[in-house]
Amino acid sequence: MENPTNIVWHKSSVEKLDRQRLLQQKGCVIWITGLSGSGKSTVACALSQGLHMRGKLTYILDGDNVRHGLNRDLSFKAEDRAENIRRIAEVAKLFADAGIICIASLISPYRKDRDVCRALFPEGDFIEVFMDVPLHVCENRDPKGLYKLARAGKIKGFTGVDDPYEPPLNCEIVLQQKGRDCVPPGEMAETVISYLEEKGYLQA
Ligand SMILES: Nc1ncnc2c1ncn2[C@@H]1O[C@H](COP(=O)(O)OS(=O)(=O)O)[C@@H](OP(=O)(O)O)[C@H]1O
Ligand SMILES: Nc1ncnc2c1ncn2[C@@H]1O[C@H](COP(=O)(O)OP(=O)(O)O)[C@@H](O)[C@H]1O
Repeated sequence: MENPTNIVWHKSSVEKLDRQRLLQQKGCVIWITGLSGSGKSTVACALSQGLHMRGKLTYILDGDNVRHGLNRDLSFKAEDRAENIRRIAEVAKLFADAGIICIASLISPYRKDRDVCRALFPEGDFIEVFMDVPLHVCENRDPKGLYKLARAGKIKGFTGVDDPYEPPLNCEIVLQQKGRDCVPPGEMAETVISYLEEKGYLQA
Protein backbone atom coordinates (compact mmCIF):
# COMPACT_ATOMS: atom_id res chain seq x y z
CA MET A 1 0.00 0.00 0.00
CA GLU A 2 1.26 3.48 -0.80
CA ASN A 3 2.57 5.37 2.21
CA PRO A 4 0.89 8.79 2.02
CA THR A 5 3.69 10.50 3.95
CA ASN A 6 6.56 8.76 2.11
CA ILE A 7 8.29 8.14 5.41
CA VAL A 8 9.69 4.68 6.12
CA TRP A 9 11.05 3.52 9.50
CA HIS A 10 14.80 2.89 9.31
CA LYS A 11 15.87 -0.02 11.50
CA SER A 12 19.24 -0.06 13.25
CA SER A 13 21.35 -3.18 13.76
CA VAL A 14 21.81 -2.25 17.43
CA GLU A 15 18.42 -2.49 19.13
CA LYS A 16 16.86 -1.70 22.49
CA LEU A 17 17.55 -5.21 23.78
CA ASP A 18 21.27 -4.82 22.95
CA ARG A 19 21.44 -1.49 24.77
CA GLN A 20 19.58 -2.95 27.76
CA ARG A 21 22.07 -5.84 27.94
CA LEU A 22 24.92 -3.34 27.90
CA LEU A 23 23.34 -1.30 30.69
CA GLN A 24 21.94 -4.27 32.66
CA GLN A 25 18.58 -2.60 33.09
CA LYS A 26 15.31 -2.08 31.19
CA GLY A 27 14.33 1.23 29.65
CA CYS A 28 11.09 2.69 31.00
CA VAL A 29 9.52 5.94 32.16
CA ILE A 30 8.62 6.85 35.71
CA TRP A 31 5.96 9.54 35.25
CA ILE A 32 5.62 11.64 38.41
CA THR A 33 2.41 13.71 38.51
CA GLY A 34 1.09 16.03 41.20
CA LEU A 35 0.40 19.58 42.23
CA SER A 36 3.04 22.29 42.21
CA GLY A 37 4.94 21.93 45.49
CA SER A 38 3.93 18.29 46.02
CA GLY A 39 7.58 17.17 45.83
CA LYS A 40 7.84 15.85 42.26
CA SER A 41 11.27 17.31 41.52
CA THR A 42 12.60 16.36 44.95
CA VAL A 43 11.52 12.72 44.57
CA ALA A 44 12.80 12.67 40.97
CA CYS A 45 16.26 13.73 42.20
CA ALA A 46 16.24 11.27 45.14
CA LEU A 47 15.22 8.49 42.79
CA SER A 48 17.88 9.37 40.24
CA GLN A 49 20.47 9.45 43.05
CA GLY A 50 19.30 6.11 44.51
CA LEU A 51 19.43 4.39 41.14
CA HIS A 52 22.77 5.98 40.23
CA MET A 53 24.22 4.54 43.44
CA ARG A 54 23.05 1.10 42.27
CA GLY A 55 24.83 1.61 38.93
CA LYS A 56 21.65 2.33 36.96
CA LEU A 57 21.46 4.98 34.24
CA THR A 58 18.64 7.52 34.60
CA TYR A 59 17.70 10.86 33.12
CA ILE A 60 15.27 13.41 34.55
CA LEU A 61 12.87 15.38 32.37
CA ASP A 62 11.52 18.06 34.70
CA GLY A 63 8.59 20.17 33.44
CA ASP A 64 10.14 23.40 34.73
CA ASN A 65 13.48 22.64 33.04
CA VAL A 66 12.08 21.45 29.70
CA ARG A 67 10.00 24.64 29.57
CA HIS A 68 13.32 26.56 29.47
CA GLY A 69 14.24 24.97 26.12
CA LEU A 70 12.29 22.49 24.00
CA ASN A 71 8.93 23.69 25.38
CA ARG A 72 9.72 27.38 25.84
CA ASP A 73 6.96 28.27 23.33
CA LEU A 74 4.19 26.75 25.47
CA SER A 75 1.91 28.50 27.97
CA PHE A 76 -0.25 26.96 30.70
CA LYS A 77 -3.55 26.92 28.81
CA ALA A 78 -5.03 23.43 28.43
CA GLU A 79 -3.90 22.87 24.79
CA ASP A 80 -0.36 23.94 25.60
CA ARG A 81 -0.19 21.76 28.71
CA ALA A 82 -1.35 18.85 26.52
CA GLU A 83 1.39 19.63 23.99
CA ASN A 84 3.98 20.01 26.79
CA ILE A 85 3.04 16.57 28.07
CA ARG A 86 2.94 15.01 24.59
CA ARG A 87 6.43 16.27 23.71
CA ILE A 88 7.88 15.15 27.04
CA ALA A 89 6.31 11.71 26.58
CA GLU A 90 7.84 11.41 23.10
CA VAL A 91 11.26 12.38 24.46
CA ALA A 92 10.81 9.94 27.36
CA LYS A 93 10.02 7.24 24.81
CA LEU A 94 13.35 7.90 23.08
CA PHE A 95 15.17 7.66 26.41
CA ALA A 96 13.37 4.41 27.25
CA ASP A 97 14.31 3.07 23.82
CA ALA A 98 17.91 3.99 24.63
CA GLY A 99 17.59 1.63 27.63
CA ILE A 100 17.54 4.47 30.13
CA ILE A 101 15.23 4.78 33.13
CA CYS A 102 13.65 8.12 32.33
CA ILE A 103 12.08 10.09 35.18
CA ALA A 104 9.52 12.64 33.98
CA SER A 105 8.30 15.03 36.66
CA LEU A 106 5.59 17.43 35.59
CA ILE A 107 2.20 18.46 36.91
CA SER A 108 0.42 16.82 33.94
CA PRO A 109 -2.96 17.74 35.44
CA TYR A 110 -5.28 16.10 32.94
CA ARG A 111 -6.01 12.37 33.14
CA LYS A 112 -6.70 12.16 29.41
CA ASP A 113 -3.26 13.59 28.55
CA ARG A 114 -1.52 11.14 30.88
CA ASP A 115 -3.47 8.24 29.38
CA VAL A 116 -2.38 9.32 25.88
CA CYS A 117 1.25 9.13 27.12
CA ARG A 118 0.69 5.72 28.66
CA ALA A 119 -0.59 4.44 25.31
CA LEU A 120 2.76 5.32 23.68
CA PHE A 121 4.57 2.70 25.77
CA PRO A 122 4.58 -1.09 25.84
CA GLU A 123 2.53 -2.56 28.72
CA GLY A 124 4.33 -1.99 32.01
CA ASP A 125 6.92 0.50 30.75
CA PHE A 126 4.89 3.58 31.77
CA ILE A 127 4.98 3.74 35.55
CA GLU A 128 2.72 6.48 36.86
CA VAL A 129 3.58 7.84 40.30
CA PHE A 130 1.06 10.13 42.01
CA MET A 131 2.33 12.61 44.59
CA ASP A 132 -0.79 12.51 46.75
CA VAL A 133 -0.12 15.64 48.78
CA PRO A 134 -3.10 17.81 49.80
CA LEU A 135 -3.37 21.26 48.26
CA HIS A 136 -3.08 22.99 51.66
CA VAL A 137 0.29 21.28 52.30
CA CYS A 138 1.62 22.31 48.86
CA GLU A 139 0.31 25.80 49.39
CA ASN A 140 1.96 26.07 52.81
CA ARG A 141 5.28 25.02 51.29
CA ASP A 142 4.97 27.44 48.34
CA PRO A 143 8.78 27.50 47.76
CA LYS A 144 8.46 29.74 44.69
CA GLY A 145 5.72 32.00 46.07
CA LEU A 146 3.49 31.06 43.12
CA TYR A 147 0.41 30.06 45.15
CA LYS A 148 0.56 33.44 46.86
CA LEU A 149 0.64 35.17 43.47
CA ALA A 150 -2.17 32.95 42.18
CA ARG A 151 -4.37 33.68 45.24
CA ALA A 152 -3.71 37.38 44.70
CA GLY A 153 -4.91 36.99 41.11
CA LYS A 154 -1.46 37.79 39.72
CA ILE A 155 -1.15 34.38 38.02
CA LYS A 156 -4.25 33.15 36.17
CA GLY A 157 -5.01 29.48 35.60
CA PHE A 158 -2.77 28.14 38.36
CA THR A 159 -3.23 24.40 38.96
CA GLY A 160 -5.18 23.73 42.16
CA VAL A 161 -6.26 27.36 42.52
CA ASP A 162 -8.22 28.26 39.38
CA ASP A 163 -7.22 25.40 37.10
CA PRO A 164 -8.04 21.69 37.59
CA TYR A 165 -5.89 18.80 38.75
CA GLU A 166 -7.31 15.35 38.04
CA PRO A 167 -5.69 12.70 40.28
CA PRO A 168 -4.95 9.30 38.72
CA LEU A 169 -7.64 6.67 39.26
CA ASN A 170 -5.46 3.63 38.75
CA CYS A 171 -1.75 4.47 38.84
CA GLU A 172 1.12 2.12 39.69
CA ILE A 173 2.41 3.97 42.77
CA VAL A 174 0.91 6.51 45.19
CA LEU A 175 3.30 8.46 47.41
CA GLN A 176 1.75 10.24 50.36
CA GLN A 177 2.36 11.56 53.86
CA LYS A 178 1.94 9.28 56.89
CA GLY A 179 -0.98 10.96 58.64
CA ARG A 180 0.25 14.49 59.34
CA ASP A 181 3.90 13.50 59.04
CA CYS A 182 6.00 14.06 55.94
CA VAL A 183 7.80 11.05 54.50
CA PRO A 184 11.45 11.80 53.64
CA PRO A 185 12.05 11.97 49.85
CA GLY A 186 14.68 9.21 50.11
CA GLU A 187 12.08 6.86 51.59
CA MET A 188 9.64 7.71 48.77
CA ALA A 189 12.38 7.01 46.22
CA GLU A 190 13.03 3.61 47.84
CA THR A 191 9.35 2.72 47.35
CA VAL A 192 9.77 3.34 43.62
CA ILE A 193 13.08 1.46 43.49
CA SER A 194 11.47 -1.56 45.20
CA TYR A 195 8.74 -1.50 42.55
CA LEU A 196 11.33 -1.41 39.75
CA GLU A 197 13.25 -4.26 41.36
CA GLU A 198 10.12 -6.35 41.76
CA LYS A 199 9.07 -5.79 38.14
CA GLY A 200 12.53 -6.67 36.81
CA TYR A 201 13.52 -3.24 35.48
CA LEU A 202 16.87 -3.24 37.27
CA GLN A 203 18.23 -6.11 35.20
CA ALA A 204 18.41 -6.73 31.46
N1 LIG B 1 -0.42 28.49 35.74
C1 LIG B 1 0.44 27.61 36.26
N2 LIG B 1 0.00 26.40 36.71
C2 LIG B 1 0.88 25.51 37.21
N3 LIG B 1 2.22 25.73 37.31
C3 LIG B 1 2.70 26.90 36.86
C4 LIG B 1 1.84 27.88 36.32
N4 LIG B 1 2.61 28.95 35.96
C5 LIG B 1 3.88 28.65 36.26
N5 LIG B 1 3.95 27.42 36.80
C6 LIG B 1 5.23 26.77 37.15
O1 LIG B 1 5.46 25.82 36.11
C7 LIG B 1 5.69 24.53 36.64
C8 LIG B 1 4.76 23.49 36.00
O2 LIG B 1 5.19 23.14 34.73
P1 LIG B 1 4.78 21.74 34.11
O3 LIG B 1 5.40 21.68 32.79
O4 LIG B 1 5.09 20.68 35.10
O5 LIG B 1 3.17 21.89 34.00
S1 LIG B 1 2.15 21.07 33.12
O6 LIG B 1 2.47 19.63 33.26
O7 LIG B 1 2.24 21.51 31.73
O8 LIG B 1 0.81 21.39 33.68
C9 LIG B 1 5.36 24.57 38.10
O9 LIG B 1 6.48 23.93 38.67
P2 LIG B 1 6.38 22.90 39.90
O10 LIG B 1 6.12 23.79 41.08
O11 LIG B 1 7.73 22.28 39.93
O12 LIG B 1 5.28 21.92 39.66
C10 LIG B 1 5.27 26.04 38.46
O13 LIG B 1 6.44 26.45 39.09
N1 LIG C 1 8.91 14.46 51.13
C1 LIG C 1 8.95 15.73 51.46
N2 LIG C 1 8.71 16.13 52.72
C2 LIG C 1 8.74 17.43 53.06
N3 LIG C 1 9.01 18.44 52.20
C3 LIG C 1 9.25 18.12 50.93
C4 LIG C 1 9.22 16.76 50.50
N4 LIG C 1 9.49 16.75 49.18
C5 LIG C 1 9.67 18.03 48.81
N5 LIG C 1 9.54 18.85 49.87
C6 LIG C 1 9.65 20.33 49.84
O1 LIG C 1 8.50 20.80 49.16
C7 LIG C 1 8.83 21.88 48.30
C8 LIG C 1 8.39 21.55 46.89
O2 LIG C 1 9.16 20.46 46.40
P1 LIG C 1 9.41 20.28 44.85
O3 LIG C 1 10.15 19.01 44.70
O4 LIG C 1 10.00 21.51 44.27
O5 LIG C 1 7.91 20.11 44.33
P2 LIG C 1 7.33 20.14 42.85
O6 LIG C 1 8.42 19.72 41.91
O7 LIG C 1 6.19 19.17 42.88
O8 LIG C 1 6.86 21.55 42.63
C9 LIG C 1 10.33 22.09 48.45
O9 LIG C 1 10.56 23.15 49.33
C10 LIG C 1 10.84 20.78 49.01
O10 LIG C 1 11.98 20.95 49.82
